[in-house]
Amino acid sequence: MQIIRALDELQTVLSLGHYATDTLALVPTMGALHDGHLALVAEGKRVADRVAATIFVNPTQFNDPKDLERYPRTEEADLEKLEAAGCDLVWLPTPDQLYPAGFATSISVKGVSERWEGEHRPGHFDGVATVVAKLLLAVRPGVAIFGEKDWQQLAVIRRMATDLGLGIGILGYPTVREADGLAMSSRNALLSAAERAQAVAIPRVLADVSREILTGEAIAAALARGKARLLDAGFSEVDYLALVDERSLEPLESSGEHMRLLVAAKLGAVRLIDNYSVTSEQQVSW
Ligand SMILES: Nc1ncnc2c1ncn2[C@@H]1O[C@H](COP(=O)(O)OP(=O)(O)OP(=O)(O)O)[C@@H](O)[C@H]1O
Ligand SMILES: CC(C)(CO)[C@@H](O)C(=O)[O-]
Ligand code: BAL
Repeated sequence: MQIIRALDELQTVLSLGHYATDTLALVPTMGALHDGHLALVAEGKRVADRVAATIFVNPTQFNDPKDLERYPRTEEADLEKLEAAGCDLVWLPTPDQLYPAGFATSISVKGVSERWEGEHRPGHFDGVATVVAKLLLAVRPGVAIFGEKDWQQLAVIRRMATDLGLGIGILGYPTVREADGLAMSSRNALLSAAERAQAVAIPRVLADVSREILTGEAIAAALARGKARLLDAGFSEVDYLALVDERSLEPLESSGEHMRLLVAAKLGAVRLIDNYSVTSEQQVSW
């Protein structure tokens, strides 16, 4: 696996050898890698000849400086995991490579970015859209792969790539979960043992509220009960638990197609997000 830190080195490597002719899949990450990230790398190997990953804790998408400071960083272990997963190349840019002095551009995606995470983390999606555009333009893969765990982020990135005509396919990959249903997330490493046990309330509430909606219970009441259950389980705040149209991210007041539950809630200092497709085909294993 080639480990690259400098932008000019990246450009040289990409123009030589296999990279000049093979199809390339890119998996952008912020490091602290877990099996969810490695599943994206495996998907990259399935759909392309070569897989590249990036590790960059992007400061401009953190609205809360404490969140940025606490964000887990495990570079050595990350590189070992990527190599073992068969990743061909990893680029670890520095903030000044991506944002040199005088950098003054921001990509702001309207519509899908405005509610939910956009409302609770002001500026977050501008930071994400801008850095993802920069990473995609630097690497120029055929496809880039993102997790459905960050459902709204995936919608924002798809919109950005379409609107800017990047010509890079944006692929989503289903959420990888722990055996008890908790979505894998780098921030799970920040939970205490007690908080980790409480966190399982998120997938349980999502599965139960989904079932209630599918069996015709009133949506507002089902959401209110779900929120109360999260608070009872020990969450200090539920930023939102909402039923949305999974394409537009607009809230739904009645049942229909393309329904998805979105949730963000705080356990102590850790804020977790998850989402769940509301369809009768959804198989729950927890
Ligand atoms: N459990 C998961 N299953 C599938 N993809 C995932 C999962 N967790 C993260 N990803 C995806 O991995 C990519 C990199 O995400 P990131 O490095 O922010 O990790 P993370 O686990 O989402 O961390 P955090 O939620 O704490 O920011 C994103 O496309 C994200 O959606
Ligand atoms: C897409 C991303 C790598 C941009 O910094 C980040 O938001 C993430 O890891 O989900
Ligand atoms: N995985 C989403 C990136 C973030 O929380 O900033």
